[in-house]
Amino acid sequence: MPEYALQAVGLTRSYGAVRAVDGVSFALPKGGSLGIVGESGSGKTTTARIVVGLEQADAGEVLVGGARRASAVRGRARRLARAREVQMVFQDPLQSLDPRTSVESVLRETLGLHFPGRDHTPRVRELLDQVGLGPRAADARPGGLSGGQRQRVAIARALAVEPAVLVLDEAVAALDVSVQAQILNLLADIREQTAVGYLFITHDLGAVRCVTDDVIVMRQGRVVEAGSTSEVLGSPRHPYTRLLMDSVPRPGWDPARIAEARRTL
Ligand SMILES: Nc1ncnc2c1ncn2[C@@H]1O[C@H](COP(=O)(O)OP(=O)(O)OP(=O)(O)O)[C@@H](O)[C@H]1O
Repeated sequence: MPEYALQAVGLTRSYGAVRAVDGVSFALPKGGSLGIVGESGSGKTTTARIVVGLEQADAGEVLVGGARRASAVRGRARRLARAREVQMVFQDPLQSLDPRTSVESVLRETLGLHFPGRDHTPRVRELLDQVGLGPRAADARPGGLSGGQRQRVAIARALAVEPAVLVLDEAVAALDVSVQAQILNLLADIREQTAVGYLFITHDLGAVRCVTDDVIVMRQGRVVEAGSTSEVLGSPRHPYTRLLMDSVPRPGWDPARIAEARRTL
């Protein structure tokens, strides 16, 4: 029996008549990396938000390390313990980082909250090092950093709490292609060094190829295909997966043919 960091079982969530997430199940092995791909509106973000606890499912459950993840908890200690289960990194870290707080203070604040009474200096250094930020970045404010550097800070802050799972929602989508590659390499390195597991949400099949072992493909709230990333992207079975792959622009690409395929799907 493989040990799972995270399991989703039959997650369902509707907004009015829209079934944003419709019976979604998946399992992320400890230290594994699972991609969720699909077009805009397929339910990826809603699934992520349910896993993190920012959204409540109408049905289904989320398990972390085999134990049911409570939808809401009372008390500071339990809230912090719950936060250590799953951390999230968003597309735009500027929205989650206080522009006036230095990088070092951001990390110290998080460490102080989760691990009070310790000397956090070595851990701050270690985290900066882990995300490839030199000691000079410690004094910088998020507003003075590049997009890639800010995303490194957001990753460091998430790692500071030593979560079982990092949920990365379009975490490289806003970055230039070369910076995307750096962050994807960084994520691969971090996974090798730590036991953290990734739930990697993206519309970008190239990114999924770089950082995931397994992938699920979502369409209209449902999982239409699931398997190892190399299998699913190497020989996609579902017409929708093939369509996603064909939709990636490349030489000889014909948008009219894609539009026609989409109509008949
Ligand atoms: N808070 C909300 N209120 C109403 N409808 C919502 C809400 N959140 C999501 N939806 C709807 O649920 C569906 C799935 O949205 P979701 O954001 O999960 O998809 P997505 O695959 O993450 O897309 P994107 O990449 O554009 O964020 C969409 O039809 C969306 O309009």
